[in-house]
Amino acid sequence: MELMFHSSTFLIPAIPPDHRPSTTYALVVLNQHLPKFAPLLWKHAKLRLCADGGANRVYDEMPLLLPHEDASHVRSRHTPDVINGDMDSIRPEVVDFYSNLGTKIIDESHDQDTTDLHKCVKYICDFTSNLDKSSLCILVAGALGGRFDHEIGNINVLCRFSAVRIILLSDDCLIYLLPRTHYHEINIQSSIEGPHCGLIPIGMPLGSTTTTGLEWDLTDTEMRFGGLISTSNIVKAERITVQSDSDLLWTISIKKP
Ligand SMILES: Nc1ncnc2c1ncn2[C@@H]1O[C@H](COP(=O)(O)OP(=O)(O)OP(=O)(O)O)[C@@H](O)[C@H]1O
Ligand SMILES: Cc1ncc(C[n+]2csc(CCO)c2C)c(N)n1
Repeated sequence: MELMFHSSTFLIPAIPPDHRPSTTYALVVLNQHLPKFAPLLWKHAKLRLCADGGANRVYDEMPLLLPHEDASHVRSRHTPDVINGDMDSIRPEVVDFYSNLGTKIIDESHDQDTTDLHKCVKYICDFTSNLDKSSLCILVAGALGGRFDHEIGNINVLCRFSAVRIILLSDDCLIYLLPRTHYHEINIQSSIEGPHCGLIPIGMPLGSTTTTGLEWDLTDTEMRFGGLISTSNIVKAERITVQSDSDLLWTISIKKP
């Protein structure tokens, strides 16, 4: 089985040149308060999308996160490549503003069975060649800490696109899927994340999980909703390893600046 390596270097302001990851980041902004590090994610991303009302957030809140710069300059510097969704939340003046600056507007109001995040992830996958998909990582800003149906819908996108690296982010924590197809090594960026973490079985019971580097490590342990799941765990090492016979969610706290 292959090793899959994970590291939250996208939260580090200046990645040292010799540590520059080969990862290509795409950013999706959802319709929730922008996390404080949104300008940093924007800078790291090669492709930037807003899911419907997420465009209002970039328009309204990006200038608030960069208060020492001229607001209209901040707005025009942070122009999304694409706005995709069912367009029931974006304000008309925001559509006009970004379409005049060249943003591609995709109205998928005919589809009321998939979420705006799903539509954005599908767009990115269709846009990326199979070769590039291996280095693709989709960062999703504003995915957690709001309406519970939206949060679960966002987690479901991790499961529906389990072959794609997708990271859900809020100001407080991040979540991603550890597919059962790989061994996992998680490199902890201790200046910006941890120590609180969790490993959560999603969708199906887990026969066996084994970890290293946690205060409460698992050793061939069975986890299931309604039984044992690992919450309020603590990272104890810079390198965490996880091996499981089923898909797992990994979550870790993000430190306040
Ligand atoms: N409170 C929230 N918590 C978590 N994610 C959210 C929240 N609000 C919106 N989102 C995410 O942002 C995306 C775009 O939000 P938007 O409000 O435009 O969606 P929507 O489809 O109009 O939602 P609804 O009609 O159910 O209110 C959603 O698909 C969802 O992924
Ligand atoms: C069983 C079922 N439950 C809810 C919805 C509603 N829904 C799900 S995604 C979406 C689009 C949101 O932008 C909407 C309206 C549905 N279609 N099917």
